[in-house]
Amino acid sequence: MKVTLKEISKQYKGKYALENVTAELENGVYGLLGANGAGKTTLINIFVGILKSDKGQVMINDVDVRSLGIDFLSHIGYLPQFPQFYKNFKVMDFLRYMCVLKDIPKEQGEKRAKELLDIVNLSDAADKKIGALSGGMRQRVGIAQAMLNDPDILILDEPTAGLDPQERIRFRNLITKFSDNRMVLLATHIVSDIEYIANDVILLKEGQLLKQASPQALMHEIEGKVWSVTVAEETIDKTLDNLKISNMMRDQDGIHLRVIGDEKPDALAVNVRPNLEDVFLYYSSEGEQW
Ligand SMILES: Nc1ncnc2c1ncn2[C@@H]1O[C@H](COP(=O)(O)OP(=O)(O)OP(=O)(O)O)[C@@H](O)[C@H]1O
Repeated sequence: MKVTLKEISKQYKGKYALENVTAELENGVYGLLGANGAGKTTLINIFVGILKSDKGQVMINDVDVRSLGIDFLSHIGYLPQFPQFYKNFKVMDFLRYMCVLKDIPKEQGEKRAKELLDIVNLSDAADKKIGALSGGMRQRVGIAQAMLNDPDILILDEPTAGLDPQERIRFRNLITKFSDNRMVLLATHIVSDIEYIANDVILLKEGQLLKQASPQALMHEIEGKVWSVTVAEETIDKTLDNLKISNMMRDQDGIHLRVIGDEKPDALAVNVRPNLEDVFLYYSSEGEQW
């Protein structure tokens, strides 16, 4: 499976939400990373056909999805950023209902729904009303419904919102297992959601594609630009001027800073190995400083 997002543009009130975005996706996990308002949801909505682009094409295996019509949807599993559920539905009944909408044969749907409830750790909640679930449990119902039709392409917009740390780990493992021979596109501004599982990161900034590369390649690109330095409590306000700080930690030796920048921030600063959060900060916050 190959998807090409080709020269996609979308404007709202004369302002670009996406400008000429081109990306190629094959099987594997893709992290769509960007700050709030970068254009992630707009790109996903265009991808799944909820929104029309002003310009550009979405192609599957070099065929424009517009010519595939509704057949295109059978390839897709989709979790929106703010899924709306019928609160009076019981969990299992909701999944049955989604099976009907997705045209999944009854027996097959029943089996798959039960399997997925087990996978997302909700078997015990099958007969609970969705309205009575916690936010994280609801999110897991959303993840399960996106996988019901065993899609070739799974698209998840901020899927870990509301999940606790243990659920996030389960979720990441689930995505890795699921991505064998499939494509997963996962939009997030939470770097740790994708740092260890994405084969490729698509970095959006203010509607433009900034980078598409593996996390390793992105981290490699900013080697020599991430610094560690410890400063005294008294000098911290002065030190923070004009620095981009990715982390601060205080202990008895002073304040340990992780600094992003092309220049060595202090005579005593030493280079440290970049992580994906440093990459995000390096590109997303260029020009913004403490
Ligand atoms: N329906 C709309 N009308 C007007 N402007 C919109 C609309 N939808 C999105 N925008 C604007 O388009 C830009 C991109 O928004 P989008 O929701 O795609 O970003 P995002 O990266 O998904 O952000 P977030 O992480 O906050 O969900 C933003 O400036 C947003 O304000």
